[in-house]
Parts: sequence; C-alpha cells; structure tokens
Amino acid sequence: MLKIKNLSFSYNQNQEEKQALKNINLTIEQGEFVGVIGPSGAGKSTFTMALNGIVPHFYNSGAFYGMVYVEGQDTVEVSCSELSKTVGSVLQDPDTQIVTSKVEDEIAFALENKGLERREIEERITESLELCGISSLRYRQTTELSGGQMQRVAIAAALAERPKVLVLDEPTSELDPIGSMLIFETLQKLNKEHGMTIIIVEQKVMLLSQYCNRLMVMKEGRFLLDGPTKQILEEYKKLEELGINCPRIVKLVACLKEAGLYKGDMPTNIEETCSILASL
Ligand SMILES: Nc1ncnc2c1ncn2[C@@H]1O[C@H](COP(=O)(O)OP(=O)(O)OP(=O)(O)O)[C@@H](O)[C@H]1O
Repeated sequence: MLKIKNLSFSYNQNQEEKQALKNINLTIEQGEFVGVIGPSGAGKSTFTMALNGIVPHFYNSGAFYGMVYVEGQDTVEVSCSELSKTVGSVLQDPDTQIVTSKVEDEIAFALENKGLERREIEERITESLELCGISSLRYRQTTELSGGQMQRVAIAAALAERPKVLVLDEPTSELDPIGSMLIFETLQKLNKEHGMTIIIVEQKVMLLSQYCNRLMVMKEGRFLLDGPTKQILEEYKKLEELGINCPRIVKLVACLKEAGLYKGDMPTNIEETCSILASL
C-alpha cells in the first residue's frame, strides 16, 4: 500500500520557486493499476520519483514536505536501494537507467546485487525477456538498441526484480501501437496474476482506459481528478479543457449522450463501444 500525506516538493529551496508537487494526499491500495495523466509540466515525473525515493534523495537541494509511505516504509528514512526491493522503476529516459553493455547483463545486474543464485537469475532473465517480447535481444549490446528496444529492456529489468509496486514513467513513448499494447498486456498479467501494484504515467489515454482501474489527472502539482476509470472518462469535458486528448470512443459516446441517445456508463474499450452502438 502507498500512503501519501501532505506531500509538497520544489526542486529549489527558493521560496519563489514554483512547487512541482502541492499538498498531495492519497492512498493507493495493493493490486491497483493506476494511470496518471496530465499536461506537460504537471508534475507527473516528479510524482513518480517521490514514490521510488529519487525525490528527495537525489534532489536534496529541493524542499520536501510531508510523507510518502511505501509498504510501510517512509521514503525519506529508507535509502533508494532499500526501497528498490519493493518499488521497481522504469524512468522516462531509459538511457539514464541502462548501466551495462549487454542486455542479459542489464537484467542480471540488480539480481546479482541482491545475491540471487545463478539458476534463479537465469530463470528470471528468460522469463522477463519473454514477457516483454524481446528474447531475441538477449545477447545484444545495449548501445546498439533502438529507443523502443531500450524501453523494453528497462521494463524487463524492472520486472525481473519482481517488485510489489512498479512505477513507470511513459514507458511506451518510443513504441509503436502493437509494442505499446504488448507492454500493457504484460503489465495487466502481472497485476492480475501476481497482484503487482502498477502506477503508470502515459500519454496514450486509450491504453490507460482499457487497462487501468483508476485514473488520476494532474495539473500544476495537484491531482484535479482521481477515481475509477469510467468515472473519470465521464468527465470528458474537463479532460478536454485540461488539454487531454480523450479516446475517440469516449468522444463518440459523449456525442450520443449529448444527443440524448445514450444514458449508460462510458465505455473503456472497443467491445463495450460496439455493444452500445448495437443496442441503439
Ligand atoms: N530537475 C529539475 N529542476 C528544476 N525544476 C524541475 C526539474 N524537473 C522538473 N522541474 C519542474 O517541475 C515541474 C514538474 O515537472 P515534471 O517533469 O514532474 O512534469 P511532467 O508532468 O512529468 O511533465 P512532462 O509530461 O513534460 O514530462 C515543472 O515546472 C518542471 O519545469
């Protein structure tokens, strides 16, 4: 479980510096699959970094107020490496995350540091590469990888650690639609079968609608909307005002609602939309 109390953060101690996070209070239960959206500069990356301890540990010239508890651990009290046993992270820029020269070494790196046996490490490398659809990259040099391949290697490395909580910051930004869907399918499997808590910042709202059970909408350091996915999609007018491009299925059903032709729930996927259309 993640519990955040009165969290505020600015990157600079300067009082006039704009706060990147402003008095955030929320709880995320174990097993939730949470999508975070919001315009550029809203504070999404800063929020993810507050969950894995990068904020405040790597930004110690900043001003951090409040508390973030991850599975009962206070992120200020516990080091990032200790926290990483519970929280896996996929950063926005995989270049900054990848530290070894060969893909399989990248996956093995944290596992070796944890002192796992060679056989266990082998199993986890094979499994996580398969889950991310990149088994063929196992013996490749990391410097030869495309941006999308790097993203998948970073995700595979995080998954191999089997964290209770996985925080991902735009992990599909360099992937095509099929590659992006494959990542979401993998995350869904881990969420459903292993109860992994997933918090993902993502621009592709359609994917979030399909896979997340909760959506949180951020602007200027605050969460303006937070609730079950369907409920947040009902707020399509506010989403558009915030500059968030709603999925086409939401736009279509919104037109039906406004024309008085449909009064039910907002769909979250194509199948639900088709049955709404068929019922008309
Ligand atoms: N290293 C930093 N030093 C100073 N200010 C920063 C730093 N990183 C981010 N900020 C500021 O903090 C605020 C929140 O930025 P953040 O990157 O968290 O937003 P975001 O929603 O993730 O944006 P994007 O979608 O563009 O990645 C912005 O005003 C940004 O300029």
